[in-house]
Amino acid sequence: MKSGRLVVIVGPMYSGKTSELLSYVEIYDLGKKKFKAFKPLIDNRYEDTYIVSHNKTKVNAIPISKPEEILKNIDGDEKAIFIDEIQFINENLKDVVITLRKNGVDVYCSGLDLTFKNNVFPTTSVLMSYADEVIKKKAVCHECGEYTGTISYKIVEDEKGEIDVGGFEKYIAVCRDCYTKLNKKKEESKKMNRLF
Ligand SMILES: Nc1ncnc2c1ncn2[C@@H]1O[C@H](COP(=O)(O)OP(=O)(O)OP(=O)(O)O)[C@@H](O)[C@H]1O
Ligand SMILES: Cc1cn([C@H]2C[C@H](O)[C@@H](CO)O2)c(=O)[nH]c1=O
Ligand SMILES: [Zn+2]
Repeated sequence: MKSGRLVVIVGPMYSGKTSELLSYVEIYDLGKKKFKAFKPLIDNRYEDTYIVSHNKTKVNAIPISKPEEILKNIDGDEKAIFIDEIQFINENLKDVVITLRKNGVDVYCSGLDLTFKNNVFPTTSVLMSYADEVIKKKAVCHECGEYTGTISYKIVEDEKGEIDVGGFEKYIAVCRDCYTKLNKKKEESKKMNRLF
């Protein structure tokens, strides 16, 4: 059997990862080829049973909490599988995706490559390594306006850790230089707060 293809779409928030994923959905849809879409249960920003982009295009998606649920929810005759927000799914996703690809299914995944603390999201890293194609998207930097935004910056101060669902109220996308500048400013204001 001919192998499927694994395409992984990565980048910071607002870089158009979901929009790019949905543009591939449209290709299978127009070609009347069967597909299914999945998303992690944790991401409930918009609607539970849809993948929705920031510009509000959407497709029906099955919410999952474990990668194995993908295999349980397919019929076996799908030509493609789409998975959004892969950074929230555990690393066993790799085995599911590789099984699907071996069985001739094209798999399109999208997700964040880096946390706001500049650490990698392990599931995204692993899938990037196994991918046939990696598409790295950029956002417009919220600070300097250049089309060089490669990392997400958290604008609110809390102790919630690196998994924290949210949108414009919590995160912006920035370029490397602005990321360094904003973090330096944050550290300085913390130092000042400790002094007074
Ligand atoms: N700073 C920005 N740079 C680029 N696009 C932005 C920005 N802020 C808002 N947008 C809008 O967001 C759209 C992309 O949304 P999309 O949901 O596809 O991004 P995403 O990378 O999947 O984001 P997220 O990781 O937050 O889910 C763009 O088409 C644009 O209309
Ligand atoms: C940048 C970043 C985003 N997120 C969340 C915010 C959104 O709900 C989702 C990205 O679309 O990921 C995190 O949980 N941690 C992070 O470090
Ligand atoms: Zn910038």
